[in-house]
Parts: sequence; structure tokens; C-alpha cells
Amino acid sequence: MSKRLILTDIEGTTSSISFVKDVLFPYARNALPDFVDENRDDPDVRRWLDIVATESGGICTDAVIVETLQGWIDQDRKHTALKALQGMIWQDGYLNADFTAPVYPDAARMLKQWHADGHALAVYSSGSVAAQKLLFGHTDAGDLIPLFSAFFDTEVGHKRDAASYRTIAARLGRPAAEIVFLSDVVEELDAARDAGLRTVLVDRREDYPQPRLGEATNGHGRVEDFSGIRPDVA
Ligand SMILES: CSCCC(=O)C(=O)COP(=O)(O)O
Ligand SMILES: [Mg+2]
Repeated sequence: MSKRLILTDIEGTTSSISFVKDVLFPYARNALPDFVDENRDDPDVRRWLDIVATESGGICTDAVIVETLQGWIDQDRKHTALKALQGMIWQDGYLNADFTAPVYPDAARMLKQWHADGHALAVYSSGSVAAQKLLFGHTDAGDLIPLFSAFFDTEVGHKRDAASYRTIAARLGRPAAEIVFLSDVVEELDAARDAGLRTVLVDRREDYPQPRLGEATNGHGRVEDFSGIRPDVA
């Protein structure tokens, strides 16, 4: 029997919510106007701006699109267009060393350990695949990208839809029951379990000061850091 594959979320699971909310989101919010000014004719950028315009009721100026996107950042919308544009903007931040990505030490340690033990590792986050690779390529524990064999974002579907996890299992070529999904969000774990994946709630004290116990875990195994996870008995 092959070793179980570990599929992990990022925000609130491998990295703190505060890094995303207090560093990444404000960086993208501030940089958006200049980024759109400078890249409005790049087809890879225009494509996403036009999707935002369509969702905002049709024809609108780029200034309105920027305001819409900034509003979505404030609301933490997990919209694929926003996430794609954020990923492009964060590239400058990582390459200019404006920030590195903090990964919880237990997460970095256990991801390396599981990889060395022969478990395949993959990522599923609302952040775009490009943003995921930037983050794991520039962590405070070094470049962690070689640990992962696949990356998935909301182009496969939303994280609270069971169909997304079925698509991921099919793309990975693995039975759902051989995949262990790690997340801080119970609704995401519910969707993964509906698709037949194994699930673990990562309930970090730094991100969730009130422990989620009893009914709040909705029957998912619960840990406070990665050292409590046993992939082969999850
Ligand atoms: C990939 S880093 C950016 C994180 C982000 O934008 C986000 O929305 C994180 O959501 P997650 O699904 O990782 O909780
Ligand atoms: Mg999360």
C-alpha cells in the first residue's frame, strides 16, 4: 500500500493568518493602482481585470476595477481573479526582499520529515498557484518547494465544495481515502470528507485563541500543531 499523500492549506495551517492579513493583503492593496497602471495591457493581467469588470456589472473604468479589488481585499474575498492579481503583485515583494514568508517551525519540520519518510505532499490554497510557489520558495525556513509534488488553487473549484477535492484526487491519481487534508477551516474539512478524503483540523492557538472543541470540530481529528499529526493513522 502506498504511503498517504498529505494535502495542506496555507493560511492558518502552515503560516499565520496575521502574515496574510497584516503583510500580504496591505502590500497588494497599496500596490494595486500602480500595478494596474503599468500592466493594464498585458494580456495575463487584462484577462483578470475584465473578469472583475464583468462581475461588477459590465463596462467600467480601470479605476473602478481597482476600487472593486481593494474592496474585495478588505472583505477577504477568495475570488480567483483577485488571487491571481495578488500573486503577481506579491512577486515584487518577495523578489525585492520586502518580506519573507513565515512558516510555523513545526510545519516546516514535519513537512520535511514526511517528505523524507516517503509521503507525497501537495498544497491546496485559495491563494493562486503562483502565490503558493512564491510563498514556499521564500520562507524563513528556506526554499520548501522541492518538498511538494503538486499545487492547487481555486481554478479547481472552491475550497468548501466537495467536487474540488474529487478533482484534486483525480488529478493526483490517488484514491480519496489515501489523501489527508490539513486545514484550519471546518467547512473546508467537511467538503473534503464528503469527497472521501481524511481530514485533520489544525487549530493553532496563535490564530484561534479559543480552542475549537466538541461539536465545533464537527468530528474532524484536531491538533494544535503539525507534530500531533500521524498521516498513516489520520
Ligand atoms: C498563497 S499565499 C496567499 C494566501 C491567500 O491569499 C489566501 O487567501 C489564503 O487562503 P488559504 O486557502 O490558504 O487559507
Ligand atoms: Mg486556511
